[in-house]
Amino acid sequence: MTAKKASAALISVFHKDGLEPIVKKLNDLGVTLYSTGGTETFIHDLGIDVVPVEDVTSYPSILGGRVKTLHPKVFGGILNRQDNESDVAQMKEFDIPQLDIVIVDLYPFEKTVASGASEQDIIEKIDIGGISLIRAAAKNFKDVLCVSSMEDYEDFLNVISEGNGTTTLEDRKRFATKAFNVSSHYDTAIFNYFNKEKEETVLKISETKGQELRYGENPHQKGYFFGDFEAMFTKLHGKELSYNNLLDVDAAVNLMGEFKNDDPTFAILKHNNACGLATRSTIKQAYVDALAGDPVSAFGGILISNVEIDKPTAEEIHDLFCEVVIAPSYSDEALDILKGKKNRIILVQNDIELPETMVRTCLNGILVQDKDSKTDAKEDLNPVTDKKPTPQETEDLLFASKLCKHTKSNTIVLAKNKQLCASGTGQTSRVDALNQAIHKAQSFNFDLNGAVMASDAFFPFPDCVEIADKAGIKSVIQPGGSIKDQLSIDYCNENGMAMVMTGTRHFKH
Ligand SMILES: NC(=O)c1ncn([C@@H]2O[C@H](COP(=O)(O)O)[C@@H](O)[C@H]2O)c1NC=O
Repeated sequence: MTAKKASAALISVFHKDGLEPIVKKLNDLGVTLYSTGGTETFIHDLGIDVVPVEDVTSYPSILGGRVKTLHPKVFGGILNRQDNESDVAQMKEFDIPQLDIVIVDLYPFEKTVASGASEQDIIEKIDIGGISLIRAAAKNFKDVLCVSSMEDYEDFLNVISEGNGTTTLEDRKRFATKAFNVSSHYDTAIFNYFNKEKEETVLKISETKGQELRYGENPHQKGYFFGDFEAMFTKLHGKELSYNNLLDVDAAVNLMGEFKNDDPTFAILKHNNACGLATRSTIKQAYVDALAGDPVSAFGGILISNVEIDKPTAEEIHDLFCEVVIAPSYSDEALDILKGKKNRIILVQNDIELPETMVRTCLNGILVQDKDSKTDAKEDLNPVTDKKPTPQETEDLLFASKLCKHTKSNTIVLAKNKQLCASGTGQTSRVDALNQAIHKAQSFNFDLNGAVMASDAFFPFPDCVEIADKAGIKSVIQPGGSIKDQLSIDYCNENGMAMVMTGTRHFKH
């Protein structure tokens, strides 16, 4: 028989909110309630009969609550197999009460860590009894229903109400699955707290919020996102985000993070790379000049601003077909305009920290690395040529370098007056990247005279500076570090070019 009428429940929860309707329902259904300290007081104060767990164990809660439910009579009541004769006999022999429902809400370990509590407080928030109750009840799902978190109170209330006190095997197994999700996530959090210094070279990731996407990178691939999108963004409008949208949003947010404290800056991205970027005194002008970088690629792009989007900017954007718009805020009029296209996704980016590590699959495993958090600044620039960049060129070099860091390697970025002229992206040779950038800039009528060039990695030969020179580019930023650096420096000196080295490579594969 798979459906079971519940006759007794053990309730031991940290968060009491939301518990009242459950307790009342179980009481109405004639279920005997057993409970621990604070939970027992809570139930008692509701005027509902409850048996203290101490009456079962004949022990008080000891060691400051470290041991209260950890007792054979409690675990026997949960783990016994009701269809096993020997178990049934032992239940009688040792006078163990049958427990059909176990409701636990664990000590809030993760919240305690996040609050910056002391190590001692954190250790005390490692739940032992509760996690054991959860594991035991979930293991014995054939006979017991386990509610393992306050987040499942409502689901449980529906189940028990609809079944009029009876639970089905299907429900019990479903709740057991939730329970092992809770227990494994809890243990992962504890392990990661202990392994802060990475003494153990192992990787434990536990994401409890997941979402199936319409499909993966292409319609024939399945796709999922595991993470807390709502914590990062408030979605104001538009269709569901796709796998590719999410990757583009990630690229956009990481790029714009470089310009967080700068003048109004607008970026347009396609396939994870920027095809337009400009910093201006108004966000409208920044958008217009970003779009000028490549109005063709901008079609269907991802748009991101580092300041509020106002009405004049929204009016400009509205003419463009774009997938996603991201900004810290929107004026009411701007929002009304942008909402004029049904599918356009409009996101408000919340001001939260992003993870400092990056994770991706590799071969039959996973690669993890620190994010490239180094932003080249004025003090990092080492002028290596006779000619030094002008102050305007220096600004442009730093602007181009920020973008270089967020563009697929090999890349060359050409910029002028804090506007992206063009970049070569994801090329197998640096020369190809430069030629692509020059060709593209010229096709959109950019005058490269006085433009600057940024390279994500060193020049192994002087060919790039020579090609750049012939296109009118007079200032270069690159990490340096090639054994043939001097050849590029010599070329610059002989041709009146300025070059600075940063010492930091910014590959992005
Ligand atoms: N020590 C034990 O035997 C034990 N049994 C249950 N707990 C936890 O105690 C909390 C409830 O305690 P109270 O009912 O006293 O407020 C729950 O979060 C539950 O997970 C325990 N506490 C920690 O391990």
